[in-house]
Amino acid sequence: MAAVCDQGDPRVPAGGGAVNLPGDGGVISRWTEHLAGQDTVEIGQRLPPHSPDCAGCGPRNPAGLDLQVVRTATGVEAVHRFSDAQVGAPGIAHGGAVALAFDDLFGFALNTVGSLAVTRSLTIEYHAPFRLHRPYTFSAQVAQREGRRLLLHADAWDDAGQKAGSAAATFVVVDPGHFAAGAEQGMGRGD
Ligand SMILES: CCCCCCCC(=O)SCCNC(=O)CCNC(=O)[C@H](O)C(C)(C)COP(=O)(O)OP(=O)(O)OC[C@H]1O[C@@H](n2cnc3c(N)ncnc32)[C@H](O)[C@@H]1OP(=O)(O)O
Repeated sequence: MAAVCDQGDPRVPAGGGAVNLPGDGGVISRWTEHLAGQDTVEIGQRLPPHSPDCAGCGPRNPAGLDLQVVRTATGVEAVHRFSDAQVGAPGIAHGGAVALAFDDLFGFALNTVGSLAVTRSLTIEYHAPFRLHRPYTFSAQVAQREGRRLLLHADAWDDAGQKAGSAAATFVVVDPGHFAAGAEQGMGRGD
């Protein structure tokens, strides 16, 4: 397996705070500051949400998962219970909601390598139904870097230790300007 990414990707400005996209509420500049290691999160500590309104982790999004993610020695981890709002078949979380959890967790795994990147492909293996209201432990890490491509892997286990799902993704490193068009249209309410 190739080496995991080095810190300080050239696409992430060293002075992350200098990034200023009108209308983004400071979200992108906070990401870049964070990814540039200007507010280091220790192993075992919680990582800040991508934004207050993020569908995966934003505490202000009533339709979101409100994932709470901690840094681990090898990547990131979240314990999550799907709610009635994420139901698919009776009593079972919708597969799209499970994919959202994996994708968002991958977004947090970027913190371990210091690169701003977006999902290019995402593959989920559903090993068993994700039951509503039951705790699942999601764990993700960046496995490999090939040029601009980051290859990520994640697993999710139920509270009996059975694997319920796994995911693989390719993220592609981008510069902050990638988000400019969306920011102009307003990314959430900002703060
Ligand atoms: C801080 C982050 C928060 C994260 C929140 C959770 C994650 C998200 O929700 S991200 C949002 C969803 N994703 C998106 O919106 C992305 C939409 N897609 C895009 O914008 C573009 O396709 C983008 C930027 C990914 C790539 O476009 P572009 O810059 O033109 O790159 P492109 O030349 O096509 O490919 C770049 C590299 O990736 C490779 N690549 C492309 N697709 C794949 C693939 N499916 N598998 C493997 N490699 C691939 C290419 O071969 C190329 O490699 P190399 O540089 O070695 O030649």
